[in-house]
Amino acid sequence: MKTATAAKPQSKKNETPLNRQYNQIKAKYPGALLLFRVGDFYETFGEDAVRASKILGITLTKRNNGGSNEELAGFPHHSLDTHLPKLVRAGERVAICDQLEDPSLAKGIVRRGVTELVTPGVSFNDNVLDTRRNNYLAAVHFGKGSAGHPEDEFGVSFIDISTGEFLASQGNAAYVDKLLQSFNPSEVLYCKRNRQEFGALFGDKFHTYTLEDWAFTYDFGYNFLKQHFQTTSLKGFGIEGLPNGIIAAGVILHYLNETEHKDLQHITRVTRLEEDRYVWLDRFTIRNLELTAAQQEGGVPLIQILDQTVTPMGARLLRKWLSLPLKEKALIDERLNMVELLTSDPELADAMVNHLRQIGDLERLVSKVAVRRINPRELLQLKRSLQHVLPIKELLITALSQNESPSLKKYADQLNPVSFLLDRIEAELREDPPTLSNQGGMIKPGINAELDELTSIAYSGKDYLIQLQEREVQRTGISSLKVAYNKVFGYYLEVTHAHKNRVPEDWIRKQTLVNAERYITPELKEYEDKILNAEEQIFQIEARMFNDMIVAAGEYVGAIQQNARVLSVLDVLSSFARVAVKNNYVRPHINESKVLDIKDGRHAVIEQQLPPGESYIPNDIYLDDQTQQIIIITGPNMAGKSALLRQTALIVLMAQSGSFVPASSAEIGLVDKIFTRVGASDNLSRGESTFMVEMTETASILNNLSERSLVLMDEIGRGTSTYDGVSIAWAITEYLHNLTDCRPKTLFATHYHELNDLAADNPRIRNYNVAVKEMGNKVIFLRKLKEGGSEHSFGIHVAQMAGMPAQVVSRAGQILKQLEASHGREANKERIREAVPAERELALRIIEAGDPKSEAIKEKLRAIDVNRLTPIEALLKLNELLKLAE
Ligand SMILES: Nc1ncnc2c1ncn2[C@@H]1O[C@H](COP(=O)(O)OP(=O)(O)OP(=O)(O)O)[C@@H](O)[C@H]1O
Repeated sequence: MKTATAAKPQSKKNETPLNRQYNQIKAKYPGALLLFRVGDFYETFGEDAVRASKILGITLTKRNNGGSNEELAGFPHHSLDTHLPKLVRAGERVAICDQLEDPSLAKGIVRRGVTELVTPGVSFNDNVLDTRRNNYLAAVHFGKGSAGHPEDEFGVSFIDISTGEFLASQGNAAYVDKLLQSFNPSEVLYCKRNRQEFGALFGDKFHTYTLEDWAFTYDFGYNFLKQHFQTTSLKGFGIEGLPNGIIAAGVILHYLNETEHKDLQHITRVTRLEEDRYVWLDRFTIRNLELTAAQQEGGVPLIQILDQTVTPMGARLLRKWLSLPLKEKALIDERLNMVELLTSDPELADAMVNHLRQIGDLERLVSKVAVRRINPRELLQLKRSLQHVLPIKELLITALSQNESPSLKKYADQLNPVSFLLDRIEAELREDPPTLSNQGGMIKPGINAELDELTSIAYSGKDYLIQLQEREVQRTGISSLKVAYNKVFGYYLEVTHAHKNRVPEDWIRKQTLVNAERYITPELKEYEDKILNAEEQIFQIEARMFNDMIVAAGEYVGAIQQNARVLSVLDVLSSFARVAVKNNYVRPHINESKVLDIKDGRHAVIEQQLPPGESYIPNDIYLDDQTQQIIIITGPNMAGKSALLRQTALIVLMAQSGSFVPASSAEIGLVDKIFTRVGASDNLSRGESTFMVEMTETASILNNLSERSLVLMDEIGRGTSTYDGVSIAWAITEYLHNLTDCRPKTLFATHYHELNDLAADNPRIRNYNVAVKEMGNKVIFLRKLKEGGSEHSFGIHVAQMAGMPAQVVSRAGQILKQLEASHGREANKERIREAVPAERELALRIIEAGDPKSEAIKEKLRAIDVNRLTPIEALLKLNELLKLAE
């Protein structure tokens, strides 16, 4: 966790007015690195200077400041754009202190003030932002549980001020943790008093900033939000019932205000992030399935395979969709329908992507319009992006004439070509505007008569002077006469002494040189004023007109934001379509059943990574809640067990995100939670997990199951001794099978073939193995999933393949034989079977074959017609049976 430390104010001894001003400003922004504008430089002092010089690689000097040697480091103001991102990326909060008045007009010391506090989570700067990722600022509020929910409830809120997205939610610590993992904010705010808990619950990888208690109150947050949105309540946003979420969202707005980000007109709504709309993926699953980030350097996450988006906003949306797969069939189908339409109509898909390619980051451009930070070149870019909205709308409408798709209609309706605004920008803004708006060169000719006249004066001034010179040569007959310019007199006419008696009366003499005289005329002076003023006026008029254009564009912020949303959806969907065609995916069929039936499933990432010539071996997976709820997959190391588990989860996730899937067919009964656990030893090398953690996390799975859960257990139990491991794995599997209220679909990969015996007594547990072929004492991986258990784990073969000395391999073989003989499979089977669960033991004792009492009980039991029994009768019968048993 990085928390910036405050640099000490400069020494008070012999304080100059500039020192005093610096100290006052510095004190207002504790924890921030202050860039203090002095003339053409941004200066840093003291500890700030030490940090800045280290991060930026700029020279650290010392100056004598009232007796103490104080550090100093600075850079020219025009390098701000290159230096600022480096500071922010290093986790610094940077207060930019500018001169607030023209130094030449200042009386005494120039007024200065902080114009922006740039922090990792709050930036509009293109150099700080990564275009393909959102830059979220988050706030977490540690709330207390209520009567109905004794568990602590947390409020959480996210904002990306570069795009205008603002979200709020609340839930338990695991939920907030999951969101923090998925959204990966650049900065997290929380209350000072929760310092210890924050790290313990959410880890220390985030840049954080703590705020005082008082900001974390309901009334404060509620009122702040109401005031921002200019509403009387928050009901319209659907967050009224989220008191902790409101507190977190309020803290975010408060923080933006404190960091001088007051232009937030583009934050037009706060959206409730609904916990129950998305598939629950816990932190471990997100990491283990490598959806958006690889676990190891050089690894390939799923998103890298699926991301063929052509706009930055599409790339950001895809990241979100993969982290938040849907649970609602209608919404998933809406996405899949569109992907299907695009895969079946390549012409439409191509035309659409060609337009999308030209659109760029409309979402961030429109945010800049809203906060009036857009520069002329970006406004031109905005126009060029928006010019593609109408053609895309038309494409959708044409497609609609051949295909009655409600999604096509919805997207077509939502796209707004904003023609009025486009026409205006088209008419007024030049095609080659500069980046700065205060130096003219932005507005086309023919729009403003005054501007045109001034431009012609400024730029045709030279011609005019040449004409004037020629006219005066004609009038006076002095052929050597010339018009010239200097700073003292401005424009003047120069004549050599030889011709001075031919100078007309109306010329005014200004200066006598050794061999020439200089004159001015009223006409020349009048023109000079015009030329010199013209440029100044041009800058002013153009700046005003540019500003008017931004104000006009500001009226369309809502419409453009909506365009950006629709276009990013279309971008992701057409990316899904292209990937589906390229990688040979099929449309999954989503339904409300509890069946998962994947034919020829493949691992979307591994299949792309195989060396040339090798192809991925597809496998079928069938799971349901009636006949095959749990599959125990055995097979040697390296056989492909983990790959099979992960590919199943990836296929479900891709499908519920709206993507086609790598399989020949896939029927997917909606899944609402995916849990993954990988045995401790797999993680030990990364220093992340111990057996204890594995068990805690497995416990949390068992306590949070639902009837639509998909559970993947990879080598659970292997972090401890074999007997402990088998026993725990056995008990967990039995538990999953015997739950009374739900039957979570489970894939259990294990080396313990003892677990194969579970299938005998538990009807919904099935054994499969990933086939290998033994050739002599070598193993060939067939990677095919076959029904049935497996006899050995081939660990020794793998050791041999890995180049273990022959002596070790053969000795291991001998020991294995001995162990199998003494504690072998058959012996274990007996022992496990002997360990009958306590409840069953009792039941068996009551009903023992041959015992007359038991026979009588059986008789009574058989006579009961369960379908006709009322609850009271059942109780009476039970009482009767109990009496018999006693
Ligand atoms: N179906 C497949 N087709 C082609 N290659 C595969 C397939 N499944 C797995 N592989 C390859 O085999 C490697 C090992 O697979 P995986 O890690 O799934 O084995 P495992 O059985 O889980 O091994 P261990 O028990 O040692 O963890 C993978 O990295 C992949 O390259």
